[in-house]
Amino acid sequence: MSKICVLGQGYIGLPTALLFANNGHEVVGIDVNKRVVDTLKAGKMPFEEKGFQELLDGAIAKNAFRAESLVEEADTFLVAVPTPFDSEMRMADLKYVVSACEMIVPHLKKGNLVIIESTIPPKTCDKQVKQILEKSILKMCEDFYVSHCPERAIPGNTLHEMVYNDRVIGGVDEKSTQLTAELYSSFVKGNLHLTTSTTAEMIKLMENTFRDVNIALANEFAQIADDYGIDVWKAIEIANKHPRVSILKPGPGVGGHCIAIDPWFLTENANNSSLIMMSRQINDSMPQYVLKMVKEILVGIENPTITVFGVAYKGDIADTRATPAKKFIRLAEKEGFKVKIYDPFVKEWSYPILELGEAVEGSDCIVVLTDHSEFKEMDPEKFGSKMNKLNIIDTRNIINKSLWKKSGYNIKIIGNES
Ligand SMILES: NC(=O)c1ccc[n+]([C@@H]2O[C@H](COP(=O)([O-])OP(=O)(O)OC[C@H]3O[C@@H](n4cnc5c(N)ncnc54)[C@H](O)[C@@H]3O)[C@@H](O)[C@H]2O)c1
Ligand SMILES: CC(=O)N[C@@H]1[C@@H](OP(=O)(O)OP(=O)(O)OC[C@H]2O[C@@H](n3ccc(=O)[nH]c3=O)[C@H](O)[C@@H]2O)O[C@H](CO)[C@@H](O)[C@@H]1O
Repeated sequence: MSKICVLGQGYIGLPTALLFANNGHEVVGIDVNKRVVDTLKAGKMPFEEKGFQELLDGAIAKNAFRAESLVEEADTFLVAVPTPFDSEMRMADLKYVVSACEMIVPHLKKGNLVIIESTIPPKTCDKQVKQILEKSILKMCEDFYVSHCPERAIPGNTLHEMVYNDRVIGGVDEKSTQLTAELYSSFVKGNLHLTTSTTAEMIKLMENTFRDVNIALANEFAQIADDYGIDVWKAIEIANKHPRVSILKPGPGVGGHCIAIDPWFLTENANNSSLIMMSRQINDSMPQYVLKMVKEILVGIENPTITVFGVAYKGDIADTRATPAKKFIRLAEKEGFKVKIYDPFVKEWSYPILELGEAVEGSDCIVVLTDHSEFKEMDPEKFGSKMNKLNIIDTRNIINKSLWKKSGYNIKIIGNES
């Protein structure tokens, strides 16, 4: 049984800590946010996702997990703190990783392993992490070991993916890689792919950039299809029957904590990254495109009210980080539209979230921004004659069109001008 201190008890650090605790390790979950620590000390999860509470209950029952505010001595330190995007500099903001490493320094001992799970730009382990940890006077690769083990689990299915996904493990030297692989094999059922820390840093960023660039391509196809008056969804469906084609889905833009951010970590120090930057630009411009669709449908209506269906960055979760809905709402308000919001998952946000009936009352157009399952089978008869005008714009192509048509709605789907 080894002792692991996990710094950062958020969406990634906490389930990771609990998986280690449930699989034979003594784990201390460290967070600088007192509310997080107090909630965990009370045996509750600070946020919800499928299976998390049961995992916490199991770890507490085994006496294998406790939450604390201060770092303490351990065999392994695992860093899972935020790595936000510095939009002014267009580069990764590593201040939390730096402060977490600085918090480890006074407790670092010979033989310790430090794992960075946070998403970081290439060379961070080799350079910045080394520089900070060596303030302890110990030497990396001689006295202590460092690796990058990027997290690739998808929000909404985190636990399953943490256990069953393949894992990339990149040490600053072979011993670091081996020690990290041994540790993760205590709960990971996927394959472990062993490499260097810099390659692991690059792999994580390549994966999310791949997705971003391909979503941008789908968004561009949608706009071209609108120009030609064809249905891009049908076209994508048929194109994807080709054995080597797999086009993603258009939408209102890319949100979340990773895909809209990580490509910038790859470009921050690159000489040529024009494709990646162009893709970011295309995805970031989708809220404007949706607003253009709204303006077209509402032409002639004075002081219109619109109802946004869904502000979570994607379906069936409550996460609103970097959601494209925010930019869309700001732009719509600037245009003079009154905006009301309904989201069955998000309870609190920077804008008020209303009950369904209140949100559609007096509205001239519903704009579906998130692919929540509830919207798929929603029957507009549910809110009867509360709407002022019967318009709906679906940026996810998820509504049951025949139901809305039957109720007399004018329907517009992104990438389907017909
Ligand atoms: N959420 C995801 O889906 C996901 C998936 C893959 C990778 N990642 C990456 O994992 C990292 C963590 O992301 P997250 O979503 O878990 O973040 P989060 O914001 O949910 O949680 C981070 C936690 O770290 C705490 N913290 C900040 N500084 C600290 C310090 N010095 N010591 C201890 N705690 C500290 C914060 O209070 C917070 O509770 C990021 O680099 C992110 O890019 C996230
Ligand atoms: C490579 C990869 O898979 N990485 C995943 C990703 O998780 P995520 O939840 O951020 O990813 P998505 O589900 O792709 O959503 C992002 C946004 O893109 C929109 N979208 C999506 C598909 C599409 O066809 N058309 C779209 O418009 C969607 O609505 C949403 O706004 O990053 C995590 C952290 O690094 C990873 O751990 C995790 O493996």
